Amino acid sequence: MNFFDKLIAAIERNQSLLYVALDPNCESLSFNTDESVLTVEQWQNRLESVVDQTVDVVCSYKLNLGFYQALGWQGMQLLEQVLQLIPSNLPIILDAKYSDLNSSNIFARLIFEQWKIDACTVSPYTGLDQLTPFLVYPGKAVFVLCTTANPSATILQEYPTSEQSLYLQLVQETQTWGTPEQLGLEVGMMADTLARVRKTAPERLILLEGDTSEENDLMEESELTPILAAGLNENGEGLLLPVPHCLLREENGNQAVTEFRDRINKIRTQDVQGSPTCNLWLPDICFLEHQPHRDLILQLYDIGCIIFGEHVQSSGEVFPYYVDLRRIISIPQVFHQIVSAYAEILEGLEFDRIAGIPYGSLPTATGLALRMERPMIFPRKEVKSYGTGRLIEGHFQVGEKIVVIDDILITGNSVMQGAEKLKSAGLEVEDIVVFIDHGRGVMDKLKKNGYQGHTVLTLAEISETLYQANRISSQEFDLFKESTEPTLS
Ligand SMILES: O=C(O)c1cc(=O)[nH]c(=O)n1[C@@H]1O[C@H](COP(=O)(O)O)[C@@H](O)[C@H]1O
Repeated sequence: MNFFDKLIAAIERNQSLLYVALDPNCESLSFNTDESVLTVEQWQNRLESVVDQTVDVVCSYKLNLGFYQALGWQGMQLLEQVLQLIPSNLPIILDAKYSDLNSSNIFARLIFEQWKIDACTVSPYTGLDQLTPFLVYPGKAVFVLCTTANPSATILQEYPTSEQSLYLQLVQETQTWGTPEQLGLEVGMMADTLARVRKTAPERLILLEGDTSEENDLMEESELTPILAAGLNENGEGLLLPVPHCLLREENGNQAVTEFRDRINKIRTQDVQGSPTCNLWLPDICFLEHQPHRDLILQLYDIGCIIFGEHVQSSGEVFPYYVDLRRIISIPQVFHQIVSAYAEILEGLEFDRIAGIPYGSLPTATGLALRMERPMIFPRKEVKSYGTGRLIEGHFQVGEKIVVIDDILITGNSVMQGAEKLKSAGLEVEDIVVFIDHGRGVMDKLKKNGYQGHTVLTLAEISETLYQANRISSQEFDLFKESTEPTLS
């Protein structure tokens, strides 16, 4: 099971957003000062008892590599033993803050393949190139270090100003580095910074981190409530909090952690019940009407595929926005998801070849042809007066059935012109698959012309999702609404 699904299942099963920092750290986990120098065997017993106390009340464990490294080669053995103590249905996060020009590849292989760790904290300063070795592992995740609460870090994190700070630019930049299932954010325990990160990235999972005393401060209502208000998403989720270590030193650690978990859940419930986006309540769990492509829609917006301002359309009309799906080719993670979404539709259709409408849909059609191992052709936009002078590029047999791929349907004219070219060469075209149906009755128009249209998304779904996620204002939402009303015949 991948990291994200394992985490969500554990959160639901144990009704908990808590993780335990499971480290051979004298300051946090030894019972008294006499025990401050424990042997590796004693540490193993101590960490095993922490797992036993918490296994049914937390959603994950976080291991800080530094504490294990500090014990030398025996520490590495301890780490491997501790990994075995954690049940396989609870995800493990390795806190390594890793990323290095030469060794990211081998480090990612060690932790994900050999140690079977589910997620790792990473440092963003070497850029996307050095995070890619972590991101290419299917089902694994990274948490990018954004902020810490160290006072001396403020001068860097909040450069040049606290409102337009470096860490917020980092949060924005990482929106295109990976999906919310693949990439979360690591944030220090400061309610104001946490709130800014949450506002900038409503869909991202946040790993809250602090030192032992900051963790213990969470026991105070006056610390806990603002942190939850700042870091939870609109569903009262999306935040992983550390178990304060003082609870693990209590005689009945399980009861102490359970009570703390219940306090958090009570605050979550109060916060979310006030939210108008929650449609249905069952005990402890809020079910939203989930838009299956929500994360993809938010990423499309974040990478600039939806632009506001007056734009002339191919039909000559002027809309107050433009949807530019051509950008997706430059962001492989998003492009990959888009091809998958088209493929889901194509899997239910019968066809001999895939045709893309130039130019915007040629990369997508190529991606689909490779993914589905089906041949591709395309109708030329303009016929060359030299060379072969072909109207259709690629090989085909007369009478074959073609599924046509396009990016967005507005009037439907460009896709139908492309389909007519294919038909004039003796091919059969019935199915047209697009990523966005602008609305306005264009699907009916296709039907009247003998085509069956299929779409991944409608513009109405996109605008609704962006509005719910606070990406667009109510005025921008209304602009979409007005221009998607049915007008075509
Ligand atoms: O030019 C457009 O009308 C247009 C507007 C827009 O917001 N996004 C967009 O991609 N387009 C282009 O318009 C084509 C579809 O327009 P119709 O032929 O009117 O359906 C798309 O394939 C794009 O080339």
